[in-house]
Amino acid sequence: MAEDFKIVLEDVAKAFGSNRVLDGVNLEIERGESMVIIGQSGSGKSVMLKTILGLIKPDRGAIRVDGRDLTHMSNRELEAARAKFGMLFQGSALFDSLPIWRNVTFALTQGRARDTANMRKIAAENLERVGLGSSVLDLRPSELSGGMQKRVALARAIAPRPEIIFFDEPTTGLDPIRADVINDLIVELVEELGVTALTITHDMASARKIAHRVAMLYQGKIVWRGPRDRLYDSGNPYVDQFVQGRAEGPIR
Ligand SMILES: Nc1ncnc2c1ncn2[C@@H]1O[C@H](COP(=O)(O)OP(=O)(O)OP(=O)(O)O)[C@@H](O)[C@H]1O
Repeated sequence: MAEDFKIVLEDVAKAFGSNRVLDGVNLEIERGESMVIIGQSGSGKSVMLKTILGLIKPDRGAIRVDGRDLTHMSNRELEAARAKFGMLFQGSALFDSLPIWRNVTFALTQGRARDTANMRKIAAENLERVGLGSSVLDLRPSELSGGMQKRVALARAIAPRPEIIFFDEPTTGLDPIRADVINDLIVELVEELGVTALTITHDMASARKIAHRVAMLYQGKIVWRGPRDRLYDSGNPYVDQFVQGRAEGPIR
């Protein structure tokens, strides 16, 4: 039943000129599920994410969140639906002119300075959840390491308590140990906050750790989906070639 799913993509297509990037994508993500999308560079993972966020309008198909089709919503309805989404951007995208506590509470204050004492408290609580102490509250992002910046970005993504979080290459640019800290945090957040997570990654170690299920996008379609423990035993030649990083195979 469609009601059991948090997000459903049904025959979603998007072309840019003659470039048919999404060509009938079908995907269902369950409530509380962590789904990881893999695929080659340029295969349309970001475009898919942007269609769900309502930033790109698909040429056809339906995108249902909690059973409601985003592609037929007014701007106002879309705004309300977007309030369910949190996003961890590639490269963290923190505001360097603002102290950490204001970065973390940005979505709650819309960038305005208000209710300072309460916002600092909320920032401290969310930073604690990602393993950072309140000593960082008044620092600027540039004073933190890349791994710490990622954690701040995570704290910012969860501060409004979104129902769905999108992670765009969450471990890119981190060493394997720092990457694993972020993986652990994502697993913890999905479990403890009960969020539905959709992650794009090229990092197979990360996919194996954070995903309940993995889906592969190839030539505009989802060509395989399965539980993470089948990733290296999928029986699918596209997935095999991709996860083993082989130059030879059906993927050109
Ligand atoms: N706004 C746009 N206008 C025209 N073409 C676009 C636009 N956005 C994306 N594309 C094209 O869509 C294709 C898919 O791009 P996309 O960024 O989704 O790939 P990706 O799978 O996320 O790649 P990567 O793993 O490298 O981030 C590319 O050919 C890209 O040039």
